[in-house]
Amino acid sequence: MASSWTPLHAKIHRTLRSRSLLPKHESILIALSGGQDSLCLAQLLIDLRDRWNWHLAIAHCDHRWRADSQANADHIATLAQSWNLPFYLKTADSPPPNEASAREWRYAQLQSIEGFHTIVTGHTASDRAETLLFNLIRGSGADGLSSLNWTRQLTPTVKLVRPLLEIMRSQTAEFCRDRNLPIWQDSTNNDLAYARNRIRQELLPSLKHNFNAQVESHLAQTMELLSAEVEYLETVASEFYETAIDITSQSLDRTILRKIPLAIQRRVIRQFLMRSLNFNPNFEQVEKCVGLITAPNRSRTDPFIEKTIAEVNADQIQLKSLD
Ligand SMILES: Nc1ncnc2c1ncn2[C@@H]1O[C@H](COP(=O)(O)OP(=O)(O)OP(=O)(O)O)[C@@H](O)[C@H]1O
Repeated sequence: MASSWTPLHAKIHRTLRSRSLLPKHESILIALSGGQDSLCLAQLLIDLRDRWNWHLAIAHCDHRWRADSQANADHIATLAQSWNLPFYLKTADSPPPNEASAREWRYAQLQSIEGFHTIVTGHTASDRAETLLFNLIRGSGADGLSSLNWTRQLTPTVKLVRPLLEIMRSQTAEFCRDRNLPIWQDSTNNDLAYARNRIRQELLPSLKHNFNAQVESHLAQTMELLSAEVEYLETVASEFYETAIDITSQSLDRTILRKIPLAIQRRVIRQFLMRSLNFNPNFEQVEKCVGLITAPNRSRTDPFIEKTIAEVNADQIQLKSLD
């Protein structure tokens, strides 16, 4: 192992330790697409395994999207065998209709594999830069701009960890080249019909060339800063939510909300709508409900879902069904 120890190993080792991302003796499921990022991640974790006493396994999800998807799955199975690691393959009954449902299906499959409390993916700093631009263009708040975090709780017992968030895609490519790792080229990565591919292949190179050579790492850093701030704001908002909410009457106390800054009011209202109605409100819906904090008695919003509205009832903002 000593001969293959590189600055990248040292960096990941330090990151894992300082951020307490992957505990010693943990059973870790590596989500492997076959692309350079997850391949690099798998090899790094294998190289570091003895220092951390991890139990590693590989999982691949075949969406059956491309003609070569079965060949891709076979390729990964062979790789897992050569690494001497357990391999789990999940194959879709029918190809998911779009990216979002593919992702949802993929995470559900990964979570369903028993014996693992930790799943790791190969998301990189470059993914962070692209995601930030993608969401900025769509008009996102700080939450969307910081959506790729180091960890995310998938279920009460299963955590997603992204150890490569400080590594650029150019570094994972170099690592795979140096180690002769057999990258599976995903043909859809070159399809410019996808906005994300245009960001990667057109927008970022243009920003790099015309504005700042370091744009990719600067954007990734911005996301890192925003993530910490969003986490803090969400915690503060949760505390106010807990004091303002009356669960039985599904209402919020306006006198508490009036005393807090607009940024926190918006977050409390969003948490209120998400938790009570189990849906993700858009900007306008949140703003209308925020307006009720100071509105006259009996003011109300438009229906959110299933004819449910929010209405001012004296000092309360109350959810009410119009049926
Ligand atoms: N088919 C797959 N099987 C297993 N793991 C996968 C698969 N596709 C992607 N992954 C994992 O997810 C990581 C990110 O992949 P990619 O950027 O293509 O997905 P994404 O849909 O943008 O990700 P996410 O939905 O998690 O933000 C990969 O590095 C890999 O770890």
